Amino acid sequence: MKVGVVGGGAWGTALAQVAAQGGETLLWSREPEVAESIAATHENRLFLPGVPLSERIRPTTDLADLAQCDLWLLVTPAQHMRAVLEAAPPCAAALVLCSKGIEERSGLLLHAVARQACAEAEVMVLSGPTFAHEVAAGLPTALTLAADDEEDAEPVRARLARPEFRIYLSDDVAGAEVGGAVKNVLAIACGVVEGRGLGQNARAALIARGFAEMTRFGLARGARPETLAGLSGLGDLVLTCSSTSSRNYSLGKGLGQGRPAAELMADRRTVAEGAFTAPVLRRLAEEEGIDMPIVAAVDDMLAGRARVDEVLERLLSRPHRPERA
Ligand SMILES: NC(=O)c1ccc[n+]([C@@H]2O[C@H](COP(=O)([O-])OP(=O)(O)OC[C@H]3O[C@@H](n4cnc5c(N)ncnc54)[C@H](O)[C@@H]3O)[C@@H](O)[C@H]2O)c1
Ligand SMILES: O=P(O)(O)OC[C@H](O)CO
Repeated sequence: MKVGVVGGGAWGTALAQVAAQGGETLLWSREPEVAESIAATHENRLFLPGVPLSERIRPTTDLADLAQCDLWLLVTPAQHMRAVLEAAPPCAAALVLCSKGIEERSGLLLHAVARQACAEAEVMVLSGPTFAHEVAAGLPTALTLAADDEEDAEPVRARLARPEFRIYLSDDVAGAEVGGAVKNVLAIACGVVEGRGLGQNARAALIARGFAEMTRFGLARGARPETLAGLSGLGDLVLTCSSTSSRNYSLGKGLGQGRPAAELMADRRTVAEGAFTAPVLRRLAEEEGIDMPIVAAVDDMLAGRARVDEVLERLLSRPHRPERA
């Protein structure tokens, strides 16, 4: 199976590094300087500096080159995935979505976007607690690969898995996707807690009550509870809510320190998906009557509609109710 990675950011580059252990791997990047840097020095100086890359990674900026590949790993930011697929040659038989988010204008999870753009392809989701720099360094990592039919996913698992890159199969595609999309928003909230100095108890409470929000939204999308409690849900939530290695957590930390969202967003070249998922997730939750107060609080802080202390007071003065609700 020849692998083509679509997106030369940190995660696409780390995945290309994994795939290259099994044979030549194409890496499409939007930025010519990424392809030039990899071709000249075997390093992605823009998005994954300091990591020596395999000589089996073949960089390109021409989407047409993907026609040579039978397995595509899609790693563009969520809001750009549809446009990239529409500009690409006819889709490979197997598409693996590795991005995390919800398309803002349609409100669709990415597997639904991919199925609209590539009606003939088998669409799978690869997700879990995976900081790119750790994967690229060969540190142990476990993640979920979900396909409607697990048998279709097995050859993909066999092609990508390594002892230190451990892939568990699932047939819960929506469940595997919801966790990654929602945890990015919750990580912003946890970053705010650190930035504002609210303490470790508050962070743990946000993780647990955030997981309740993720579960409510996931169940409404047909996700299974055990998927949400697994690597792609709770596992990724814990990772991303724990460290400034997360771009979403760092963004939240800046908000907690009182910096305006617009200034924080203008400063970055890398993507903090939670900032784009928060408004659409809040909209969907409100339309469907799903209670997601932490997500609404993050959305209000990002949009500049409420200050940190205002959302804190709002969350702490909510009516008391049973934990299970
Ligand atoms: N970095 C990680 O550790 C990690 C891990 C798992 C999943 N992800 C997910 O992978 C996806 C990509 O993140 P990343 O970390 O590789 O990116 P990145 O933040 O390192 O780089 C930004 C990427 O966005 C691309 N981009 C910007 N504007 C674009 C446009 N108009 N069209 C197409 N592409 C555009 C850039 O080319 C670059 O590849 C995100 O959904 C992210 O949540 C990231
Ligand atoms: O840096 P973040 O916040 O985009 O998180 C990266 C990965 O999604 C962690 O699994």
